[in-house]
Amino acid sequence: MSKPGPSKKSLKQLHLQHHYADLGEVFGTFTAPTPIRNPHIIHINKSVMRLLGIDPAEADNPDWAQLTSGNKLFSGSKPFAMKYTGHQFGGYNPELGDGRALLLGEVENEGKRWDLHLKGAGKTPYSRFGDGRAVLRSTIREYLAGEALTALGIRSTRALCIAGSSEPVARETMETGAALIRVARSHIRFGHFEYLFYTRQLEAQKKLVEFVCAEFLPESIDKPIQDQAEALLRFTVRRSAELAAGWQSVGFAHGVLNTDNMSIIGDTFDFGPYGFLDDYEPGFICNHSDHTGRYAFDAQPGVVLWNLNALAHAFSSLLDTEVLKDCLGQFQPLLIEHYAELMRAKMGLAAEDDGDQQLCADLLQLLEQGRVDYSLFFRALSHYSGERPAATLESLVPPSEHDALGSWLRRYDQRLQKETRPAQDRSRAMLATNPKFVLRNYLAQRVIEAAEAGDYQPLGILFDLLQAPFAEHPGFEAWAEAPTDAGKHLPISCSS
Ligand SMILES: Nc1ncnc2c1ncn2[C@@H]1O[C@H](COP(=O)(O)OP(=O)(O)OP(=O)(O)O)[C@@H](O)[C@H]1O
Repeated sequence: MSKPGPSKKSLKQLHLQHHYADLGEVFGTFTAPTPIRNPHIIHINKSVMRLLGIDPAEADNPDWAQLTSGNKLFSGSKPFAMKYTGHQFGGYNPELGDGRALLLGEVENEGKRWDLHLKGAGKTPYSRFGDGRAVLRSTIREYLAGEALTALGIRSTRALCIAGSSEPVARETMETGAALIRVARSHIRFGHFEYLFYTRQLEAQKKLVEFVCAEFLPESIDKPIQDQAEALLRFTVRRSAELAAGWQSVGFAHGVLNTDNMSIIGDTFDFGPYGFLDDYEPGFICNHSDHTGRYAFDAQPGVVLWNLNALAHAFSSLLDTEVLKDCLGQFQPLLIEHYAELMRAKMGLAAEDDGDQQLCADLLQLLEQGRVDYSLFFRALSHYSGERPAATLESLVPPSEHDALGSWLRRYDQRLQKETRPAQDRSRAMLATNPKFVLRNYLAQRVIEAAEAGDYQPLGILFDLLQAPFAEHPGFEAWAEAPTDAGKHLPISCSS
């Protein structure tokens, strides 16, 4: 008997569930979206449609514009604003919650449940002074970043589609209003647990632990609540360590690592003023409101651990201090192990050797001193072979660092001799690890400006490149080229 193929539902057949919203009124408020004016679809993500079991042929269905703008609801949808709190820049803020987004419901496909979350859906009880809206610029940035990270193998929320509108939205300047449907296996943040802890709602907190465990740690569901809470905390610590290691390895700076932006399942969550490194600059601060560098690139692992401490504190109603400490103690070894593994892969080292971490640290120091482009260097290293001259690598490094590069390459050559994998296979593996295309800020800015002028084609081109970042795409190299060095370092706008 042949296996049934993947599900291909039409939009009409898509029926949303609402396990989260049904947990009770403590967890949020049912809220109807406020539709945006004259909506039109700007881009739709066929990969995410497949993930949800929707037939990609449905991409042309005119209903998408209505569904993404809140004018129409998916079958079964019961839009719900989730309540959470969180630590922002180190201070506790009890007033948070979905202020401009709504959990529309959940889609089940191939045994997995996916949340659909409409961002830019209008005011909710948690909007405070906000207008409940999202703008095209930040919506496109979120849409692209989720895809870029996913393609690089880093856990992230993604988006199903973006709708534009004729509605102006006031930020630092007047901008174009837009909305996006975010898709993730869970929208539960560290801040969900902090909210229940600080408002002393212990029974609800237990319910939330059980809810997450039932979905992600099914082996723990028959166990006592303390065991479930411990399993969940260990799971989040592990996932967060993997996430931080992943960001550091690809040169991604999140920019606003508040605990309300930390996913309990370790997805990259909430894309604001993020940035991918151009030159290797460990202290890179992509968020211009981050005056102390709290969320600088090289501060990320430490701040993720800080956030895990805040989460562990919220779990202190369920777990003893010793258990909490033990869970948090897992973070650093997991981070180091995972980062070392990812960097070995970037250097093309299949086997493990004692000197690898030092070799990597010395390379990073060289890249920092020479202000060398991080992604270009590793891509060029993927083509390097000891027998061929290192001309491409030299062209990326300033003359002042050529001697240092030469001596590093001699050590690298010696290290490669210990590898049993043929050079060709190593190069192939490195080219599938070190991307040809990363989401540089000037690229995002270029497609945003085109979209703001009504041209969505560049967005489509960049989207396709980011979904396949390891391929060469020869026709698009010139398109993706930085116009000038100054253009490469465009400032990142912070308001969203
Ligand atoms: N324009 C707005 N109107 C109402 N609330 C807003 C607005 N912008 C942000 N908020 C709320 O302020 C808080 C912090 O915002 P932040 O920018 O971190 O999140 P976000 O991008 O709005 O949403 P998410 O974290 O779901 O991606 C959140 O509670 C958010 O809902």
